[in-house]
Amino acid sequence: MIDRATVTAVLDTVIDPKSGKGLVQAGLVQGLVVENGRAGFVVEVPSADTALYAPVRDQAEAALKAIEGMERVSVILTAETVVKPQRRTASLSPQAVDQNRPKAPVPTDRPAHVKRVLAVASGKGGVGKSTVSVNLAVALAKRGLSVGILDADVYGPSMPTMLGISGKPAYEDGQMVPHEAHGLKAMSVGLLTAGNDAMVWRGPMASQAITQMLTQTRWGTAEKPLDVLVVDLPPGTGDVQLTLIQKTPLDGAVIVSTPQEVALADARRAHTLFEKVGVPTLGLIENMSGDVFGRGGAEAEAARLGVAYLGDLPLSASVREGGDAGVPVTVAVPFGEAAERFDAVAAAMIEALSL
Ligand SMILES: Nc1ncnc2c1ncn2[C@@H]1O[C@H](COP(=O)(O)OP(=O)(O)OP(=O)(O)O)[C@@H](O)[C@H]1O
Repeated sequence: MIDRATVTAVLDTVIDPKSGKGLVQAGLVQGLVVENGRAGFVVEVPSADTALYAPVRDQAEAALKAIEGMERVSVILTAETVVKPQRRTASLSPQAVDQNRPKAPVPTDRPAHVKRVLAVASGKGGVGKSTVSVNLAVALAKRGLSVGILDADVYGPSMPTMLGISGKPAYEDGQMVPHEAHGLKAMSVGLLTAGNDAMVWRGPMASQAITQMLTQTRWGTAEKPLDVLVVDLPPGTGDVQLTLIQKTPLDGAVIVSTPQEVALADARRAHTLFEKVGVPTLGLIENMSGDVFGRGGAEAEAARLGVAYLGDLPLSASVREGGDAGVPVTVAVPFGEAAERFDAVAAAMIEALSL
């Protein structure tokens, strides 16, 4: 087993050309993940310095690969185009906090005229994250909020199908105009790419596309701001997700899991990822609860993690059919059981996000 201490010690043998310190000491190692013979982190530098740091990234990668038992290494070099929100800077390691980075009280990459940004995440694919995102967004809209939904799932953008939208977004005054469906303003990575292009995206490219959709879409106006933007993240807890959540100004996250133990272990990892970047996990939702996978696993897990349990959504044909037909179940069966469950989650989110 390779532990974190070994990895950070090795990274400190690689010298930051600017400060002359080791990379960890210099606070350049962000979001370090060490697990099962794999290690990855992000080095974020001012755009002007990317050429200077490209060889440093290569050195760091080579040094980590030389550790016995290391199977996969991923070091992502990103250009810092915006100043991070202060709360996230404060959640970094003491070394990172020590350095003289410029800090601003208001992050400049926050989408304009959007009050809150809520992420929906899962540690594992196929657990119903997109289904939950869409129906939660509808439930929030039914409670009178103006709601947007951003499909950031670069691996398999499903929002166009689930909401029944298609076609590239229009541009007006240099901004993308979101599609409107079922009372939601919607934007999907699937609308910006042709066919399966989205599948081959890598971290930095994906995060650039997401940042663009976040900040260059006309979600709201000064007169009519958007109350909440629901962001459907790509499933998993790898580099792509890490880069995205570091770049996206999130006010909170909801984690979706099935009752299976394996999915729950992944949910735990997702929670840890959000903890690392200082984004509060507002709750855990159990999806596809019922006979096949059992029931109640997520509730126990939420208690273990110390996060709110937001309830379960049973495995049901109407939920699946709604998704396939482009009419979410909360719209198709407005007073059904699923709609009721989502309404309860919406109420909890309104409270947690002080909306
Ligand atoms: N409670 C449910 N009952 C029945 N079917 C469901 C339920 N939740 C999701 N599904 C179905 O399961 C499939 C996967 O759901 P969805 O696309 O929402 O998952 P995901 O976690 O977003 O997947 P991905 O890994 O692609 O991001 C879809 O066909 C969806 O309709």
